[in-house]
Amino acid sequence: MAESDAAPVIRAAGLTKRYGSHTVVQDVSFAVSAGETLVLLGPSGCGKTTLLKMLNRLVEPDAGTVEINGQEVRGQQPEVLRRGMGYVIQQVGLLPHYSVADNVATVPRLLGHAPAAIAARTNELLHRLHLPPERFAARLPHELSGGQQQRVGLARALAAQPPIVLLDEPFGALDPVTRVQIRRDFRELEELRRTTVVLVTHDVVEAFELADRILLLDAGRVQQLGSPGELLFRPANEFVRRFFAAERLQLQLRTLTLADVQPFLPSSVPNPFPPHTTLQAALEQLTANANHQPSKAGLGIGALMQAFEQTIQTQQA
Ligand SMILES: Nc1ncnc2c1ncn2[C@@H]1O[C@H](COP(=O)(O)OP(=O)(O)OP(=O)(O)O)[C@@H](O)[C@H]1O
Repeated sequence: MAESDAAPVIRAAGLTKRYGSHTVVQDVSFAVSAGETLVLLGPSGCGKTTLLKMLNRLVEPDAGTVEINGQEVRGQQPEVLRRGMGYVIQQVGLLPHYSVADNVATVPRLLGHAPAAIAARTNELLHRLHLPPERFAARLPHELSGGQQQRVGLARALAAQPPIVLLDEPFGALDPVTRVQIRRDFRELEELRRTTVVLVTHDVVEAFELADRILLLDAGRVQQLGSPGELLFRPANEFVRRFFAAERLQLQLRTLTLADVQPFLPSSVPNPFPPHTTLQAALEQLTANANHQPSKAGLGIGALMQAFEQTIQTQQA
């Protein structure tokens, strides 16, 4: 998932878009490596969707370029370009008179894949997104809940195994519990580990959960581009610092791992967690254990929080 030395799959340079006298995206540049997830984050109206749509030519920039695998998109047929990129929009956009299976099969059919292969892939994806085909394949979109529709939208975007997927608030308009579940399913999808993903959200926790790197925008300009930890612990300016202020504690617990706090943990106490475990995950597990079988020995919540505080103090020093 990490950025590599290989040539980027997506390279945007100097992208600018104006509507009348309003510049909604201004001189934005970034690159996304193969298998990386870049999250476009920022307040409502800051230009995230406009930026995303410039990648698949739904919006044409006034200045700047987009290259996919080294080829400028301007020279490519928009329809052909888009078939190579999965795309999920906020409103899901399922075809209302097509069954779930037919919605998922849309792009593979356009690409001329064999019917048996399409059926197998559709079944596999529906299973993996917790929509058992025997119950859901024949349903129409209006016979699904909002969360189920969003899962179908995701399955449709992934059906032809595109190397790039663009997602615009794919979990928007869901209640918080469903949102968390869908996000978990999304993170666990094996194919997404190999896919280059650009995802738009205004939800900071979502961004931190899913991103390898975050591009934080305000009023069409890049405020900072970096890993979640970089934005949180080394904010480039006051806007970045303030943007995360309300959720700071939660984000810190999700970003720091056992390895980060290790120097401040009592060495005499057995620590059951692998080093890459986030503090959030460790605390959840310790809380669950404490409820079921209060233990006397081993790493406790108090020791972990103390190590966390000491780590934060050194980060801020
Ligand atoms: N077709 C258009 N014509 C005129 N103005 C537009 C058009 N599309 C977008 N805008 C304006 O551009 C700005 C950026 O819009 P955009 O949808 O990219 O923001 P966003 O960050 O995705 O917002 P949100 O999080 O609310 O979806 C907004 O002020 C919007 O009103």
